[in-house]
Amino acid sequence: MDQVKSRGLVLLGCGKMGSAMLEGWLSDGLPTSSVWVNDPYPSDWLKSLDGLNLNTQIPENPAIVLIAVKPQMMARALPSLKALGNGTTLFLSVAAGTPISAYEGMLGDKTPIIRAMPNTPAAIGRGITAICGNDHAPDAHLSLATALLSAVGQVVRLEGEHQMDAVTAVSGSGPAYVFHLIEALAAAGVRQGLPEALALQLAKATVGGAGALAEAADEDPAQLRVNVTSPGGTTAAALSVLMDETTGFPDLLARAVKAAADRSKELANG
Ligand SMILES: NC(=O)c1ccc[n+]([C@@H]2O[C@H](COP(=O)([O-])OP(=O)(O)OC[C@H]3O[C@@H](n4cnc5c(N)ncnc54)[C@H](OP(=O)(O)O)[C@@H]3O)[C@@H](O)[C@H]2O)c1
Ligand code: PRO
Repeated sequence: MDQVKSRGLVLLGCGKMGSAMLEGWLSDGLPTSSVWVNDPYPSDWLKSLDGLNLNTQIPENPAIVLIAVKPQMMARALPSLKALGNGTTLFLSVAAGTPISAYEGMLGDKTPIIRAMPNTPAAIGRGITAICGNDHAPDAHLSLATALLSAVGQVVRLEGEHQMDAVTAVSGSGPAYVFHLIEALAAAGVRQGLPEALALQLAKATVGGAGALAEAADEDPAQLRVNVTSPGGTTAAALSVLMDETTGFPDLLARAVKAAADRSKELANG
């Protein structure tokens, strides 16, 4: 992390994901003066950060360039950084779909590149990021990326890039599924007569608490589910709907995750 502080971190694109990660790094102690953000329409939050290098000349040899533009913008955004390719600057891309070979093509095939898939709970240090690198990103680079990303949550190393579409579909997009679960649970509570604010409070605390318990407990999620389910009780009545083989969660989520993974593959093909 000393390297990042002294040589600098450049963010190419700083929308929802870039900002979530930057928020986590700043609250972990990274000084704004070590960060260069290149984004044509920076948010008010970015503009409010004292000492941040916003849309100014980037350093000659930054430790890391974080690529956080949409995959569709890549071909337009990346050529501006070509001079840093084939050097010691590590390119860390969080873009869905875009394969390592595409960066090698745009930046030079000796460029150290790590592909990462984070998620937005990074903003509160509770993200999870999966990473894999090319042959020019040796262990030192993987360690540097791991150190940086650990500041915003857990980090897992993948066996290879072939796992990235599935990871994107599970943990990259996953927070959106969970937020939708909260919305749907609250709406269902309202249909049962609860006021909206109370239903939302109950739904958020239930999902947050259950997620924390699932991470902290020694028992697996299946046993934790059983622990809630009194024989012949209310949970069993609900689970008979949710666990239905054809209309329940397992099939619905399998189809949703497949749709996301398929889209990730499509993005890889431009
Ligand atoms: N959001 C997530 O949960 C999540 C999770 C994992 C990975 N990702 C990946 O993260 C990347 C960004 O996603 P996002 O959701 O953060 O999208 P986003 O909010 O649209 O952020 C992208 C940012 O890049 C800016 N930009 C566009 N063209 C640029 C250029 N030429 N140079 C510099 N900046 C440019 C955009 O500005 P304008 O808005 O003005 O166009 C925007 O601020 C994507 O590749 C996505 O696959 C996102
Ligand atoms: N957000 C990005 C998308 O929706 C990638 C994972 C989460 O494409």
